[in-house]
Amino acid sequence: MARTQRQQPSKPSPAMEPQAAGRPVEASEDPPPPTAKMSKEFTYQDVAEYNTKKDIHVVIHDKVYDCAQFIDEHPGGEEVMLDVAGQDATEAFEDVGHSDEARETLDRLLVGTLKRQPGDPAPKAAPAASTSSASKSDSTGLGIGLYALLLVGGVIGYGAFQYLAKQQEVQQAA
Ligand code: HEM
Repeated sequence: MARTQRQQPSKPSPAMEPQAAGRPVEASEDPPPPTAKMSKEFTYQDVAEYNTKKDIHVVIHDKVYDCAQFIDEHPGGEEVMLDVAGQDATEAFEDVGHSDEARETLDRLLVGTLKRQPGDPAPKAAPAASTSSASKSDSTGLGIGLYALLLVGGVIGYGAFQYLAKQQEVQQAA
């Protein structure tokens, strides 16, 4: 007998449609994977189109964020965000030293990932953790090296002074 029609699991749920509406051109037939918003890929050119207050996307650490709903709430003001609208805002975002709370807000705004293409500009700032710890340990290493050098120099100087003093004593005694 005829099978009763079931809901197609591959059909996008209405909740996802607003996301799909803003999509540039391609891939309208790809069913969105269940894992979400996050899976959409943007090129730099795609992101660059979202450069107005009402339609603003930014790239931070190769992820794409839709800040249209957030820009009015941004404690740092809308100006700074408009400065990086449609661009890579990694450096601007990290330079401010945003809090963990700010990073949690980012999670809410995530709409996809950046698909880097040959010829695209390199990321403005390398992922925070690894570089900063590397440079930190570098500078610590230099600091310790400097102290060690001063210490060794001091010890040698003191030894030389003692030696000369002894020599003089011997000469005077003779
Ligand atoms: C979508 C990306 C962004 C989010 C979610 C965000 C979120 C926040 C939050 C929650 C704060 C309050 C302080 C804190 O918790 O750290 C803040 C402050 C600030 N943000 Fe952002 N921000 C974003 C992008 C940017 C960008 C691109 C800039 C560019 C320079 C910027 C500049 C600032 C400044 C200057 C403050 C300090 C405001 C003050 O303390 O007076 N933010 N941001």
